[in-house]
Amino acid sequence: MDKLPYLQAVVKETMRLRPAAPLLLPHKALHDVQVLGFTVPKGSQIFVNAWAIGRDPKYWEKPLEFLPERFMESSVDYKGRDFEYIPFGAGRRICPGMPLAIRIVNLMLASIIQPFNWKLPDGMAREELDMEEQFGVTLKKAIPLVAIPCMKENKVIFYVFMFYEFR
Ligand code: HEM
Repeated sequence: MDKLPYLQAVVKETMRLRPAAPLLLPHKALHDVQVLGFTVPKGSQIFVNAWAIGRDPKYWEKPLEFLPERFMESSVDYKGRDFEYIPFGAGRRICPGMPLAIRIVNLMLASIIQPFNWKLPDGMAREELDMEEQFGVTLKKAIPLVAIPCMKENKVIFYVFMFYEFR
């Protein structure tokens, strides 16, 4: 399998299941508007639940499973045209940092998985990881991940991280 498209698909799938801003940012209706038969009065504060949209079984097969392959076989993208997948929002207020953010995330992920094999502490199995989420303006892992980097053979690494802690 080609590594770069797969890495990009991993990032997309992560943002589907764990969007950084689960309710995007608060929006406000500028005038009365009809949405799916409901009237949203002028001045209402609107929260768009991107977290729930990304797990909606109407749009996603096996919605709760982490399956990066789904993005390798589909044209669905985060650029605000596919409303079932809006980790950066959509429309006029879409995240202006998106082009930078996506490059940074891909680069960061590649630079930690390329030189290291990662393992969980004390022989913990992947299935034992507690993936509970802590909701807020941004989404966090309720229990920080502790993962131990092991150097891959034949790699010259000038820096050694004893362990990473991700939230
Ligand atoms: C993976 C990283 C990022 C994610 C997932 C993300 C996601 C979002 C989301 C969901 C919104 C709200 C969109 C809406 O309510 O419709 C937003 C807004 C915004 N983001 Fe990002 N963002 C990221 C990185 C960045 C970066 C790197 C920058 C700046 C360099 C940035 C700047 C902004 C700004 C200024 C807004 C407010 C836009 C407005 O309200 O008009 N973001 N972002």
